[in-house]
Amino acid sequence: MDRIHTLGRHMCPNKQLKQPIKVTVTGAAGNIGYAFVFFAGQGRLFGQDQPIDLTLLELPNSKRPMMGTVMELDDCAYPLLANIRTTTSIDEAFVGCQVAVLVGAKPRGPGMERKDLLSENGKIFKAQGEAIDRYADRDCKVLVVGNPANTNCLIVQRYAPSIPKQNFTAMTRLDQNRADSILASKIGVHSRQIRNLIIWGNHSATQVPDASQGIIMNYPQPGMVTAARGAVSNDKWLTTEFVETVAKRGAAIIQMREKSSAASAASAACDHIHDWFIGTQSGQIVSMAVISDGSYGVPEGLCFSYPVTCQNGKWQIVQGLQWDELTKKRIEVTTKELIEERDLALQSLAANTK
Ligand SMILES: NC(=O)c1ccc[n+]([C@@H]2O[C@H](COP(=O)([O-])OP(=O)(O)OC[C@H]3O[C@@H](n4cnc5c(N)ncnc54)[C@H](O)[C@@H]3O)[C@@H](O)[C@H]2O)c1
Ligand SMILES: O=C(O)C[C@H](O)C(=O)O
Repeated sequence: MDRIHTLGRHMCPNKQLKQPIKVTVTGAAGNIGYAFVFFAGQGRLFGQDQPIDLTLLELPNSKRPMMGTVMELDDCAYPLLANIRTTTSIDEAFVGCQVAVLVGAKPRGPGMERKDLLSENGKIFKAQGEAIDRYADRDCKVLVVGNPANTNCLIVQRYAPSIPKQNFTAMTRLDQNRADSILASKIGVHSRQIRNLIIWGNHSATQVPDASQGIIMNYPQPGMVTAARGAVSNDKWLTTEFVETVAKRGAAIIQMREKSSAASAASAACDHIHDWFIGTQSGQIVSMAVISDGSYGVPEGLCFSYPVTCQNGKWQIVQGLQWDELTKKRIEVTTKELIEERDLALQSLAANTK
């Protein structure tokens, strides 16, 4: 461990604070990691009464920017940030870890698909799965952000067999938030008024944004709730342009920024963890990629984005939703892609260990 920085609980102004939750962030000096740690320090993960201990993991050649990030975190003096540790050792990074946020990986550049990162990033997630299996808290909860996120999550889970399967998730919350914002601007409302848009399948161009369950709160007047389909009143747009714009938003951002999305990804990671731990509101559905139990005919063991509700730190897949023919076809495509990614990843990991 390179550094332990202890602010000390006595320095926290709120005497009612609980024991800190141990959060490990990989790729902490990267674009997403850099935004995420400040959001985490501000209490976006578990609320304003829950301190955290942060452990930051980076590659040795990014140690200096990681230390610089810690200097800035120190200077923020966040009351909820009890301890900060930094390391470049994967073995140290996950000791006692209760929440692992796996960001550290290579991002795609212009013209690449996320699955082009499969073989390089697969090795990272295998090693992290093994380290989580060995060193983390037995109920460690994992969020995979690094791409291809679903398949990397499947790899981590496979290499951490002693941790419950339900504890491994990948992020499609960014896609959900994008869907909310695109629909909100179409209708002329705030994204926070949009609920229950669903992302099915892979965090890739084959993902299936689905507005069939969507509702608009306080629309057209305060106190009223309107179905998204009724509010848009243009099914063609909802099943074509809307779906494509959401699915290609990541690529569109890369075109503009010449780098992949960062702050919005970090913010979505906070939303994901927050809802998982604190719970969704009554009637609220969010999207999370989880290890499939076979629900909706998806092969067991794939990491597939489903509509879920969360309570008491556990997610539950919303069952019994119906798909129209077009959605059904799209879901077949995204499922097929996930099967191909899984097979490719497992083959390439097996070849590497020979
Ligand atoms: N799921 C999503 O919605 C979503 C959204 C945006 C980006 N991403 C993905 O997140 C990943 C990170 O993106 P970024 O923009 O922060 O990239 P970045 O290149 O800015 O940062 C990645 C950081 O990870 C570090 N790193 C690499 N391998 C590591 C390892 N084995 N252990 C620890 N640290 C390691 C690097 O040193 C770097 O600092 C990419 O794969 C990107 O495609 C996912
Ligand atoms: O698109 C990418 O490669 C980065 C990220 O997955 C995103 O959706 O913004």
